[in-house]
Amino acid sequence: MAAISGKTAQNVFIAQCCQPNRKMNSLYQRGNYVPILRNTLPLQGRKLAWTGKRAMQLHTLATYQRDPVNRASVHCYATSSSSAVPTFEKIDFHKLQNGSDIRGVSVAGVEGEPVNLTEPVAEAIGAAFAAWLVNKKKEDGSRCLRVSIGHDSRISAQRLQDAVSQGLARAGLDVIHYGLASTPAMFNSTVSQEAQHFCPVDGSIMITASHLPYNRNGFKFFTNAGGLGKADIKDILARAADIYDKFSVESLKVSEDSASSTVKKVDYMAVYTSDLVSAVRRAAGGIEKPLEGFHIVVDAGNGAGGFFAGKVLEPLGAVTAGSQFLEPDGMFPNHIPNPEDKEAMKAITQAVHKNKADLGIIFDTDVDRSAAVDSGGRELNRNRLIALMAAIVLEEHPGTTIVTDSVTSDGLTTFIEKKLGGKHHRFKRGYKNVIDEAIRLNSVGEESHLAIETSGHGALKENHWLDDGAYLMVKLLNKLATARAKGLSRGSKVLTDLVEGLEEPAVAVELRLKIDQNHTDLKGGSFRDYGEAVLKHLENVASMDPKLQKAPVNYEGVRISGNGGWFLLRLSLHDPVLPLNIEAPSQDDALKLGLAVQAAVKEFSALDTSALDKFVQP
Ligand SMILES: O=P(O)(O)OC[C@H]1O[C@H](O)[C@H](O)[C@@H](O)[C@@H]1O
Repeated sequence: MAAISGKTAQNVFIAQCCQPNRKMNSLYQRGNYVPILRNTLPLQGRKLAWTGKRAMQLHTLATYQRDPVNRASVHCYATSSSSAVPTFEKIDFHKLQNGSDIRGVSVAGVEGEPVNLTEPVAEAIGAAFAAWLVNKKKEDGSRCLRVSIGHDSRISAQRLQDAVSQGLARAGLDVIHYGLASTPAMFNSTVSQEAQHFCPVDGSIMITASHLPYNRNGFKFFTNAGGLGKADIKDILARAADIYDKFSVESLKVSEDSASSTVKKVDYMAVYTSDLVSAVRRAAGGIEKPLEGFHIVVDAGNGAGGFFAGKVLEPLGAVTAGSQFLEPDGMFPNHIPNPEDKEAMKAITQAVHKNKADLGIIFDTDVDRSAAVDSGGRELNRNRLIALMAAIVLEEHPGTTIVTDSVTSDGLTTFIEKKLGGKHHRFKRGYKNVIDEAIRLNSVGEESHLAIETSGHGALKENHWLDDGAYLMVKLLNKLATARAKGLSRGSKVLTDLVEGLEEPAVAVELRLKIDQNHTDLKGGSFRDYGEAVLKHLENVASMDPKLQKAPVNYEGVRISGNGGWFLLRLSLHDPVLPLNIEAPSQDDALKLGLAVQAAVKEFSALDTSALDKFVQP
């Protein structure tokens, strides 16, 4: 691991000397919003990582706290696109929760999508996370807690970073900026022992909205125990709402004896990427350039994953010419950075063909999801990626349990259990759900080393259960490198061979049926209750059809086998939607399954079945 370089050390901006954060409890927690940045001038002899303008802005904000009326002008300084939004607009913080993430609209201009993730909201969230973290760590105030912040390529990233930092810093926590970073790198900083890079940090925040459009953004939070869960996010948003309310109604005053904090900037991606490089070298028996002779193209979709070509593959000796969309561009001008997206997969497949590459690698915006394409243009995503990862992990840990999401195929179960000798535990949708389930299984004595979703999220026990798209690709690179080291170099065939025998359906579709939340058929109830009623009814109807069999073990929704295939209708994790997955050996069989669902749900008038109706049309 590279020690902190002189350059990095210089590249640390100290906004204020760290003092104990014992004032924390008496600040936000008590409900008094008291600024704590008394003096934001950089230490002499240090190089400024932020511009003088920013330092000034921090300073201005501290002063500004005395005058709540002027506050908006300070909060809007870093924005070019949300300044039209009234700063203290009423915000429903509850609506910002998206499962175990926070997501909102941060850029104005899209019709019907008002901005609800403004800088003051982000600042309140930063302060709330600080309070949550202090409580979680049971700190007595004898040391400053440290929080790292990174972001993807979104156009609102910088101003949300500045705002959330304000919230943390004013709560007395030290803030470390990583700049453009990946979600897994942020989690990694909570477990890394790189003291010279201020690791391990106590908490970490990634500013991202994954593959969502340019106008959205959000936050993911980590501690060394992993990503925060739904209940934690609910707690943080409740605290944030409280803090935000006080922004506008309380008189704010500067407290000269308030605690202070530091804001630093380090190049943590250098640490994270050198870990990935070391992992491949180790797997290849210590060879410096184990990928020499391989041509691998990367498609980062203009998200944060461009580093993988220059900082991981090239040091390992691979040629990366023909890699595309590596430059961060938050307008995502080429395709959605999403390995589940057909256009995105088409783009990386074309790049593999055009460059006659051995392998193509594609990431989502914040690099917690990935997929690959072999030299023949075969997509290694969804069930195939799971099969491939299962094959690799089961070679290392024979018999282990592979935890997956609920929409995985029957063919995958057969492959894992009959061909690989492992156990397939098909659980629920949601990366956090599958990871938590794998951790739970281990805790009750069932060994599991891999938790992975068809979406391209995946985590390994050997990698701290870190949800890391880049690490999944490292496992594939290890396979290429070891094959080459043994003189078996055959391009990506070593990977393609591993998924040999995976049965695949001729038809695989996902149709998303929306629930109209304002429909009278809901009778004032929630869309979740309504969705549950639809599911219950479908289950009853299916149980009366001798040609349909209910899956013996199922953890979410209704999964039914029939016509040589299966369907699963379930509630979306986040939206008023019932996603319907159908897989079948022929179009005709898929239609029959679709018709069975259509007949069962037709009396639910608040359910928009148009996608299904279209699918089953003769
Ligand atoms: O339930 P859905 O709406 O299909 O969404 C499910 C997906 O939601 C998010 O994107 C999570 O990051 C994924 O892990 C999950 O698979």
